[in-house]
Amino acid sequence: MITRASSIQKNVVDEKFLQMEFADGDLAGGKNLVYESRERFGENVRKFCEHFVQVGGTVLMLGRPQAGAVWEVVSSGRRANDENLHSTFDDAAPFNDGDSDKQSQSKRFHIPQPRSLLAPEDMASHRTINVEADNFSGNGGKVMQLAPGDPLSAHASPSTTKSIGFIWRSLASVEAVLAGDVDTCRDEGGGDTWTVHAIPCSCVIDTSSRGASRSAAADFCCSLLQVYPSSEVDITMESEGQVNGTFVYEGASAAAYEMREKPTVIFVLGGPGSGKGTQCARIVENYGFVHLSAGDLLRAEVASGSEHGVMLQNMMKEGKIVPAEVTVGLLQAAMAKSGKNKFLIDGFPRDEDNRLTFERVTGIIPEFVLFFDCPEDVMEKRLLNRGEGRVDDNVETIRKRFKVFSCQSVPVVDYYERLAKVRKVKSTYPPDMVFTNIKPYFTKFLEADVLDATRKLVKAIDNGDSLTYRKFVDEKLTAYEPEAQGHLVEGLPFHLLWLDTVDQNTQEDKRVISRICSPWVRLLGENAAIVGYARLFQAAKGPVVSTSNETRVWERRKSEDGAFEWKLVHLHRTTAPMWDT
Ligand SMILES: Nc1ncnc2c1ncn2[C@@H]1O[C@H](COP(=O)(O)OP(=O)(O)OP(=O)(O)O)[C@@H](O)[C@H]1O
Ligand SMILES: Nc1ccn([C@H]2C[C@H](O)[C@@H](COP(=O)(O)O)O2)c(=O)n1
Repeated sequence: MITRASSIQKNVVDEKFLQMEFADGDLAGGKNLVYESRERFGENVRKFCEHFVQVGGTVLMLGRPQAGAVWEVVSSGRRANDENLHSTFDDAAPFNDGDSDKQSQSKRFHIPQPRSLLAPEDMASHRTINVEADNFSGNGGKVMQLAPGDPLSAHASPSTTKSIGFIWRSLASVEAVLAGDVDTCRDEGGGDTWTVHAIPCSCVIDTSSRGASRSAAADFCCSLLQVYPSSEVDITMESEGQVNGTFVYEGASAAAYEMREKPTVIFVLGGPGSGKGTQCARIVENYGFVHLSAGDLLRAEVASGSEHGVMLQNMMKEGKIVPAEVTVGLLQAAMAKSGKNKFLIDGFPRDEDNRLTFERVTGIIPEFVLFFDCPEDVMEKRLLNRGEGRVDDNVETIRKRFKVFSCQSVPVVDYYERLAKVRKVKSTYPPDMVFTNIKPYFTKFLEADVLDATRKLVKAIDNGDSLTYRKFVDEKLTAYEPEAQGHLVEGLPFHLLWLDTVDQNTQEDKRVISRICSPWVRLLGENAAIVGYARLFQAAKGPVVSTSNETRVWERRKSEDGAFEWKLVHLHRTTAPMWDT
């Protein structure tokens, strides 16, 4: 059943939403809800949790307690050892160390039936969460038992890293269990103490706000959604209203993954003429970022004859920083208009007010700040030679701009320095050399892109979507996969047959989704990469889960429109999915 959360708008969980969606006891009986949020929020979520529990739901919050919220822990969990791991599954434990038949058991097991995880009677007695103490400092190595009403902050250190450690490990445990990987499970579980698939929560709230913690949490949610059959997971939602209500059905993991797609922002700072715009153009070309120059946006605003135009023009002529609300408004509009999610914001934040306003309005924290270090005499010469006819490229204004930069912008750089977010590059060298020095900071985006391409490709395969599949795959793809019985397969027809077959069989019992587990990426220079992972197949028929290891070799090329794209050139797959047995 899919519950429509249509009233979810900006800052979702308002009174109206609670009344409309849940007053009818819709959620009684252990419906699952995954709630991810990037934003700080307080009262609304507290109310929501209370309500959710009243109607019989259970909630697991991911992330750290945020200021202003009373974090009532209404989560569920229980420790798992081999014994209850075994009982979690219908008839085949995913692994059993002493079992000679371990191999075959690890390859195929039934999806746990939700009721064996979440019996109604369990709900009442298990509204506590067991968290390995070493993820929260100061608990003397004991497992914490948090009861409903306990403020998490009373027990946990407010360190995101620590609490997120729990999520990371949980995620890895889920994957390890599903993949039948005993060793990883042991490692990730910190011995064989606990594992997450025994958490019978019906609601996951992720309050982690950014970066690795956020993607870890999103992955965690994906994993939970994979573990729980779709009928048990009704809604995912997200607090900012950008994603709004997302309905979770068999594509649960995809939905959770989508939610992770939040803008990545890199601030580009440096004195006037340090070469920000010049380097941004290269970064855009190579790494697919959208370049937003605060100065360009302001100049365009002036040129458009807007009501603030004269004021903006006068301030810029004086080298002054314009009111933050104006600049942030322009940036926000440009980000939304682009429809993209990776931005280089150039010449911003110019002062503390810029920084604070941006954070408050967008809730976005930059991935890092790229800072160009250049002496004033070099910058001055460059600006005087720029020849773009800017009103502020004259000696008098340039010097004022230098002053504003050192008095107002440098403190912002210092602020980010304290957060270890500044990536400093000397920009006195020729442009190509400066760019060479920038590249290492962007390697991780190449890795993310190729992984993203892999996920999209796998999704296309699951959906029998041959159009998307072809977009990602080279016509001369070579492959070793079990279906080819040890022969090297060349070209697409062999693979397209499987896609077409899936396409024709979209009846319920043929549905298959797969998830990439424990992926790794190895870049071979800038234009080639190997991606490896365990692929977890979940077939509705059965229901059955099986796994396979895949290695995909990708090449990065320029497409016709000049943008770089990743193309799959080789594939190796170990075992074929086994839902027919
Ligand atoms: N590494 C470099 N070596 C020599 N000249 C450069 C270098 N980088 C940029 N320039 C030149 O210096 C001038 C200023 O560069 P650019 O516009 O990129 O600076 P900016 O930091 O964006 O300036 P502003 O803050 O005023 O917008 C341009 O004419 C550009 O061609
Ligand atoms: N965050 C910003 C960015 C720019 N401005 C104004 C003041 C600058 O002197 C002018 C030109 O910017 P540049 O193209 O050199 O980045 O635009 C601002 O007030 N606030």
